[in-house]
Amino acid sequence: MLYSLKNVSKIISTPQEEIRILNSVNFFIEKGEMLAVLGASGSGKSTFLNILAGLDSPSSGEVFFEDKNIHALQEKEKNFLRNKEMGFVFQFHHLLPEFTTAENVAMQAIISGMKKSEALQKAYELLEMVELSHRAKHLVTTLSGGEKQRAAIARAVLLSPKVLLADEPTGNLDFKTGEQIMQVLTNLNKEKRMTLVMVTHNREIANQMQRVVELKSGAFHEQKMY
Ligand SMILES: Nc1ncnc2c1ncn2[C@@H]1O[C@H](COP(=O)(O)OP(=O)(O)OP(=O)(O)O)[C@@H](O)[C@H]1O
Repeated sequence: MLYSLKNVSKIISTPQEEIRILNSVNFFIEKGEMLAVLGASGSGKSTFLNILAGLDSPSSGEVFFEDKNIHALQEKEKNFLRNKEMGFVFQFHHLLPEFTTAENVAMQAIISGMKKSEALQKAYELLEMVELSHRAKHLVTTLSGGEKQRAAIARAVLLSPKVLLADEPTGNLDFKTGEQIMQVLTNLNKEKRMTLVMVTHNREIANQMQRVVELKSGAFHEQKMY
């Protein structure tokens, strides 16, 4: 098991109301799974993803990543988990404009202590996988939206994380480009056995994943099981 959520609740208090995003949820994600989390705007998808990333804490209950109780870890251990075991892809990719595509992909690994030549070598391999090697030496600002998203995916997987957490990775892209991104994500899952957790409000995109759950009124409803 990669993730185990045990009796997890998440309540957000605002001056107007208490929003119950997760209501005593027991939920499991297997290693190698391709999971889509569907839900209406405001249902709590991003909050759920942030909890899986250790960036947000549940109000009660426990979230295990393998055998580690994420929210009981020291900040340093949590950072280690995030850097080494998890990869992130968001709708807005935060690439560094003054660097080339390959440098952007390699940067985090270099900061983590990998030799620059090795990190760049890996970056080139991954750019090939996402069909972007012809743009490796171009400034990242010259890439199209879909190309930037593929570069962001290559960056997220350079350190071979166990899981890729993706928040609306096709959100601001046209249909065809969105399909390309889904293909890249599917290949990563197949070829590297990388677990994939993607949140989206798009049912058509979600249905391309093996397992689909819908987050609604604080509970997960299984929509599709492989
Ligand atoms: N820090 C916060 N303070 C107050 N309210 C918050 C906070 N974070 C989230 N919320 C509220 O919690 C609810 C869930 O937010 P979340 O962003 O997780 O939903 P979502 O399903 O990802 O939505 P969308 O699809 O629109 O991105 C929303 O009503 C949001 O306004």
